[in-house]
Amino acid sequence: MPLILAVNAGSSSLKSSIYRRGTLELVATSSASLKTEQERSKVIINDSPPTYEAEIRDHASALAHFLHNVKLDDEVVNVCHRVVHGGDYQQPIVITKDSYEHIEALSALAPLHNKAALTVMDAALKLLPNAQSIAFFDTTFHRTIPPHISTYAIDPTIARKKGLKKYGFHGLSYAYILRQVSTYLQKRPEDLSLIILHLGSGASICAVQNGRSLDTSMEFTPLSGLPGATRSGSVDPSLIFHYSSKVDGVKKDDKGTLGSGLHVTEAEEILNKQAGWNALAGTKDFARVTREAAEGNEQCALAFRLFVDRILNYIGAYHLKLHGSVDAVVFAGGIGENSAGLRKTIGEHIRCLGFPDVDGQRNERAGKSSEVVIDISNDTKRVLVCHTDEQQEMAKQCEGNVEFWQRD
Ligand SMILES: Nc1ncnc2c1ncn2[C@@H]1O[C@H](COP(=O)(O)OP(=O)(O)O)[C@@H](O)[C@H]1O
Ligand SMILES: CC(=O)OP(=O)(O)O
Ligand SMILES: [Mg+2]
Repeated sequence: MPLILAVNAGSSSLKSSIYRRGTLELVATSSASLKTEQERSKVIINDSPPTYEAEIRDHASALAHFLHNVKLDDEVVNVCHRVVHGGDYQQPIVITKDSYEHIEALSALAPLHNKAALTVMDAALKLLPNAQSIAFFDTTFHRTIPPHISTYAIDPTIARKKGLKKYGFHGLSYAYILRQVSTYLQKRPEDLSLIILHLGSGASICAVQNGRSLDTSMEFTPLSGLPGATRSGSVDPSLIFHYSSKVDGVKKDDKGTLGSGLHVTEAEEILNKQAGWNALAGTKDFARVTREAAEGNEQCALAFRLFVDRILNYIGAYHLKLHGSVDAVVFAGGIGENSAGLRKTIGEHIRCLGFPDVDGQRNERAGKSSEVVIDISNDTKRVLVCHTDEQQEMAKQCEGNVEFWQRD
């Protein structure tokens, strides 16, 4: 039976899974968390042997490492690539010279992601020359966001020309979670309204109304909304100018160059790569932020509380936009699935919206559970944890689309 390889280039990891086409049986899977240059990457392949460390420099070498270990190259017929920014692509698309160049042109709008995905595509084209590569976009799920939510209050002609609007990200994860929660609650997706928190190195929240994305916290690029490992999240737009000119006390000139000769695009880079937990607490690892916050580290406590505060901004707003009719708040992503402490804190805050108490024991056990969806509450308005799987979502969409079977 032919195999489907699905690759997810996240900002801090490369997750790769191989499925058997027809049954979608998982044949092999790997999660490589990509660390800084000094640290070695942690790799898990098939959970056994358990986590080990390997010399992996980047996303492309993580894929090469996985393929070298599993030795299934000859059987792979489709390679599904998660691409974070798909611009106005409404569907997954086979990688051709044209679509590759289009994704490349969108790189500036997802600086931590699209380029990495392209290097993984290059590696896949080289290592698996006979397989067909297909791009699946984070943005596609959010095409249902209505214009009054996706539009910025700026000149409409310029906005249209430059594509300045809310696109939304983490869409493959939201699509997977919606499907799983629908099965778990035995309700059709079109009858479900959810507030989903995808909290990882990049973090976002989505309001799902009747099975469709109504609003989400990441906007034009994955920089906006919640803070992340190295991302500031939303800031006052004027902060960029004041940040740079305050640094050295020099006023910005009229060429778009800021204070110390810092160009606006460099300021964007700083907010993407030198902000977030790493700037506040000196670590990109939210597990460490949580642990050290509990041990009394003030900067970590600040980062933790700040994250909770920003999350509450969105839950409150989305609860209102969904008219209080919310079947469940769902936690997912590396932090959402593993941080019982964060879930407990958020759980305490949302009780005033009619959500039940988070069950202490079920909450503690949820991260290690082999179930895909776990109820950590006890009521009709639920609090759930979902082990999200963007690779499986891509494989499922690939499986359901005969257009992608042409190379058999
Ligand atoms: N037990 C834990 N508590 C809090 N955060 C955790 C825990 N385990 C993993 N994480 C965090 O999950 C994040 C990675 O999430 P993930 O969704 O895999 O990332 P990516 O954005 O690369 O897809 C890291 O910041 C990591 O610290
Ligand atoms: C969109 C985004 O931030 O993705 P990730 O969390 O995988 O880095
Ligand atoms: Mg991710």
